[in-house]
Amino acid sequence: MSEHIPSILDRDTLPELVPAYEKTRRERTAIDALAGFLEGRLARLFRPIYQRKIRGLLVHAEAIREDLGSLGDDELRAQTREAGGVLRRNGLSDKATMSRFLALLSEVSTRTLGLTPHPVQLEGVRVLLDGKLLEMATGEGKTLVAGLAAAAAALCGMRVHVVTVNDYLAARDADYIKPAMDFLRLSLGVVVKESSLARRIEAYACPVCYCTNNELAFDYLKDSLQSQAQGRLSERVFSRFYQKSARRIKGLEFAIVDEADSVMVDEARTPLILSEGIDRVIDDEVIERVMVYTQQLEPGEDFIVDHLRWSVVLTDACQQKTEGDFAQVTDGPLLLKVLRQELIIQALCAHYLYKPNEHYLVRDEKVEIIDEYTGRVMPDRVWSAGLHQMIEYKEHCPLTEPRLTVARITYQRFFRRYRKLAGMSGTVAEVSNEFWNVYGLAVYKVPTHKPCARKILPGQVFQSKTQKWQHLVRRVKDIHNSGAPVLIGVRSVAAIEEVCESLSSAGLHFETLHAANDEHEAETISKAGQRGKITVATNMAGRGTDIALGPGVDALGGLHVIMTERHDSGRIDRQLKGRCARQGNPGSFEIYQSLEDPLARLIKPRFLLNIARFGLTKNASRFASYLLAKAQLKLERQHSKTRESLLRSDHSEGDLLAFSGEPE
Ligand SMILES: Nc1ncnc2c1ncn2[C@@H]1O[C@H](COP(=O)(O)OP(=O)(O)OP(=O)(O)O)[C@@H](O)[C@H]1O
Repeated sequence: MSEHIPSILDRDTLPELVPAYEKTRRERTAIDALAGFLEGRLARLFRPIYQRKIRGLLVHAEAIREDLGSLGDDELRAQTREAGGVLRRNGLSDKATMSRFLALLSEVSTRTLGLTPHPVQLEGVRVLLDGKLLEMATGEGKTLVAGLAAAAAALCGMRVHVVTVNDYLAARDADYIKPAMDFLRLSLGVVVKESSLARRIEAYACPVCYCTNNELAFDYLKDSLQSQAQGRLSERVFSRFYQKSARRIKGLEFAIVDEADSVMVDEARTPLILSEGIDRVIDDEVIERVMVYTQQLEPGEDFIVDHLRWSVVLTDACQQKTEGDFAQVTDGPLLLKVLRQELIIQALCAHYLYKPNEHYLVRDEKVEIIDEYTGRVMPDRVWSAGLHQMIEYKEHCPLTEPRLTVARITYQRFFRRYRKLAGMSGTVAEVSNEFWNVYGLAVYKVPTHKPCARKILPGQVFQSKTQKWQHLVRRVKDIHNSGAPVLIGVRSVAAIEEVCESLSSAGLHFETLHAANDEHEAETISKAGQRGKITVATNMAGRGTDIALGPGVDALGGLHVIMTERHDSGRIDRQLKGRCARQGNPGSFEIYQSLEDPLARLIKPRFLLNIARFGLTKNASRFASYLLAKAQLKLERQHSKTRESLLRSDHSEGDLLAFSGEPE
């Protein structure tokens, strides 16, 4: 069984191809938006009352904590477990027990991890236990908050899944909190890609399990598929075929989603598809024929590449032309007009939209997808509906076999199945409405523990990439000479190569971190904050990575982050910004862009023509920076629409494709 990323051929990512469906979407959007708006207003109205309640609780907790130092370890453990038991019986609104419980947890953290949670962190723990979305600035210690909240919930009798974006973070965060869990005698499970079935079953059965969103949702899909099969087959036949595959997940009780915006918003654009067996319709011959045919089509004349919607639109003339060109076909998918045109669009996407080292890597004659949000390779994930094979054909790799879809779910539907759901992120402001409308999660923002000392330097826009790289090298040289470490954030592996070439030719030494060399990730990150270090990284270094400053770096102004291009989503840019000036440390940030960056494709050509003619003056550069920010906003809105329509189609096709039963 393998896991698929749907291609643009999948109906839900291309709503414009389905006009009737579009109409339903618009009708429902108005009603939903109104309901969501009213609910959201009500939640906002009660926020100050909730805030007062929680802060009062913390004052009590702080007072209690001072007396806990004299408790022996056994006594501390017994009292913490007992307080959890009382809350389980009385509910989380028992104020006196809750204050004591938070104070006890804080003491456990001090003794086992050497970290005394700041008041804002305890506030965060309480907010998570209430099933809300916690907005806490980058670097403020969310890992500790999630760990303590998970321990607290487990002591209150809930089975908790702490969900994070990648295997590295799942394993690292579980390791981080393990001493506290061991102290409280709570078993801790970790599920990563390599985990065997037996390990998964064991880990999910633990009171607290750290896992990635991907593994969790696919395990859930596999369980659901299995329980469907169980429903269809007689007990005897079922046990013969499925005896080795016991159910993995014991129930969806409480999920705490770290980097919630990435998991529940960004990744929600892509439904998860489980596939099995071979799709015999789109065979190698069809792939070859369509790929060769589309090579002779002319951009602009036969088709238009739409970067905003990430699709290709065939012109009327081209549609007529294909009729004639394929008139001789007597069987197969190319016989049917609709399927033929979709395959042609797919092939054009393979040729013109998907780029090596940006969207995928070619390694050992295999095409591996790069996750655009995390910058990581997603091994074993493939695009569906023949797109993967088309890209393999384009890259001269042996063609793999297209698979048939057997089950599908979106993150929106999956996470809503939990009895209780909470999340955390440093960057949720722009998507707070979406969280409320889709997941019913209200956002609660906590202040920073210490004032933020980040310096934002004025950015610059250049006419060409070459100018941008030249300026970058000059700037990096200056900072490097001062001794401060620099982190250069780039968007793709392809861009890393360009930066590296420029830095190398200037005689600068640097480390790189990207999808193709992620095995050294921990080592690279651990050195990135040392004196004189230069690190070039894709957005792999953007989330969850804590870059510790080396000795003496504080006095040099801390870590300096340079972003070399805007991402499609502003939140990802802010994550990169959040690598510097953490926990009250010094640090600075600046951004360099060029009018050859992918986002510039969304700027009106007239402006670009004028710039080409008259050059980029200081004022024009400022205006270009504004236009690039606006283009990013436009893309964000487009992605939000895609997610909205995906959720709707998921509802309408739910009975057919996704599974509604819980694997219990
Ligand atoms: N109460 C505390 N006292 C001292 N140090 C702390 C405390 N809480 C967390 N830290 C430290 O702060 C650093 C940042 O923590 P962490 O990586 O959890 O932040 P984060 O909010 O998850 O950041 P990001 O949003 O970038 O993922 C870590 O080195 C962590 O050990």
